[in-house]
Amino acid sequence: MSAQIIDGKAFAASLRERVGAHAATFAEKAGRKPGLAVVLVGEDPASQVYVGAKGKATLAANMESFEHRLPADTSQDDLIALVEQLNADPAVDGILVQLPLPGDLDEQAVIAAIDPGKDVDGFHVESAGRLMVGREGFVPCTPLGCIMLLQDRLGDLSGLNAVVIGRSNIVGKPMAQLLLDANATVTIAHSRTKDLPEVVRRADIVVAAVGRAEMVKADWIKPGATVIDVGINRLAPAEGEKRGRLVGDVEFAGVKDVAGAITPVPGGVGPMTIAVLLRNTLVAAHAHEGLEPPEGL
Ligand SMILES: NC(=O)C1=CN([C@@H]2O[C@H](COP(=O)(O)OP(=O)(O)OC[C@H]3O[C@@H](n4cnc5c(N)ncnc54)[C@H](OP(=O)(O)O)[C@@H]3O)[C@@H](O)[C@H]2O)C=CC1
Ligand SMILES: Nc1nc(=O)c2c([nH]1)NC[C@@H]1CN(c3ccc(C(=O)N[C@@H](CCC(=O)O)C(=O)O)cc3)C=[N+]21
Repeated sequence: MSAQIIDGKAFAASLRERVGAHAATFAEKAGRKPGLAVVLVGEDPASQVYVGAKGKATLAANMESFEHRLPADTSQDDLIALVEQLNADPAVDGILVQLPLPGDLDEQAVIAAIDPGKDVDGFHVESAGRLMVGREGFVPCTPLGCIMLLQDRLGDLSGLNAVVIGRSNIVGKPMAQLLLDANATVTIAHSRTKDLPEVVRRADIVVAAVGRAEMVKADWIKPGATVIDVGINRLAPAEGEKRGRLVGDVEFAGVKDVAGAITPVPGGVGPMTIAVLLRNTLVAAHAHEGLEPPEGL
């Protein structure tokens, strides 16, 4: 039996379509478009690709995109001054500072400077705290995208065993909280977990957010399980290749014969992240104008 391939790219395209339609309605009411500011410090090639993709998707969804590209030697004070300028700018509804930051820049301090009402990444401690205690707030884009894919496929997640591999603040921890909120029984595994394959074998839902190419193997997967692969790993180029292939944290070729459903890399979680970022920006814009939040997103 071969797993159903969860088409994150198509799901994301449909979400961006709905966000774009809402954004057009918003512009009629508010007399301006929703605005997303993206700050990129330094010249990391992968980050440049992501920031370019975000800018394009923002414009295509009837939103304003403000890109700020700063040199790698930007000081902490200058970066925070830019964030404060964006906080004060009424045309800016959402602020994303691309991570990781180069050099000695203090990521936590920069995120803390973002107005929580514009924290469309959901990385501010205020957003993290709201998620933890079940109050409304911005949820990090990648885990929110994953839970949308899971609920679309499985419906009610009540009582299902979910194993999240990885405990970062931007993926693993918020992912586990969202699964818990959906009444799954949640295990968080990490680099100190004993007998990870055995832990993963109990899972009806596996979310892999590790950053290790093809680590999760076919014999770790309970037959029929739903596998969400968050990992984005660039392999070294093979003979004759200019760039290495992009692979996830899951050995797709083997796991797809055991799982019930699986997200591919590319074309799975990655596109959802950008679509949810636009969704969060749209929600922020409505709040800033005192409008009711958009429905059906
Ligand atoms: N698709 C998308 O939109 C996005 C994709 N990503 C990708 O997701 C992956 C994870 O990202 P992120 O959460 O930021 O990564 P981090 O490096 O911050 O966290 C990785 C986690 O994996 C755990 N880990 C490392 N090695 C092992 C191991 N051998 N066994 C079990 N657990 C292990 C670490 O454990 P410990 O805490 O013990 O060190 C840590 O909790 C990366 O590939 C990243 O590129 C990230 C964000 C968005
Ligand atoms: N403040 C901040 N917020 C982020 O959300 C954030 C960040 N920093 N830093 C880096 C990570 C990574 N990330 C991805 C977004 C889209 C794809 C994506 O669209 N991937 C495509 C492939 C892209 C390609 O071909 O390179 C796919 O999986 O199909 C991947 C990864 C957001 N991140």
